[in-house]
Amino acid sequence: MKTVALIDPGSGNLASVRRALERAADAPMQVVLVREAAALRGADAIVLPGQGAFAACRAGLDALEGMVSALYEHVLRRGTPFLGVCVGLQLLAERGLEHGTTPGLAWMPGEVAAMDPRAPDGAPLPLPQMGWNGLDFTPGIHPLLEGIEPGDRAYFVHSYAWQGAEPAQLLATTDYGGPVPAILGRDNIVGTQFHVEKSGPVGLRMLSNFLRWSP
Ligand SMILES: NC(=O)CC[C@H](N)C(=O)O
Repeated sequence: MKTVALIDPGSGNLASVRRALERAADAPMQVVLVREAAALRGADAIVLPGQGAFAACRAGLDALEGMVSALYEHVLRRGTPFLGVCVGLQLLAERGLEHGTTPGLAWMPGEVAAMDPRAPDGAPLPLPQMGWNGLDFTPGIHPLLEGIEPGDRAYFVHSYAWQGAEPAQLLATTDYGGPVPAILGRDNIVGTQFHVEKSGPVGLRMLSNFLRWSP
């Protein structure tokens, strides 16, 4: 049976991510809530959720002793499939600029900065971007998107977004006053800016794709 380690950085939304993973699984699987670095050993996949402010999520992760280096060991060195959700994706940037500058894990180039979305007439669009929005991507670009069509919608809640992504790592965008990064990834690492666990059948399909992924 597959074991999925769901890291608890103390920011909430764990229960909904857990439920969605359990619903998405098409083979027997156990989701283990992880607060101890040693518990990553033996995980077939690792999920890092995050909600709220960048700095608070980073502090929550740092409060789990040895977790950042265990993530480095399992994800970057051993290649365990990894999914970051919302701030769990944002934390992979070099830094976050929400209420001051906070270092990220720097697994992919870029920083997480305040959005400034504008309508065509220059009027500001509301923040956070809150609600369903379509995904733009090249079909076949990534196994996470198998069975998903460009234009399928996911559920977003955010005021900050990734900037300066390496083009090859930007797997999908959404349009909110211009293209906004929606999915980034490289190698065995992928993350969604949107709440994949709240994105209905589209989100469940992505989660089951993730659980079947062997990068
Ligand atoms: N959805 C949230 O919890 C917000 C995430 C992050 N603070 C952002 O605004 O981008």
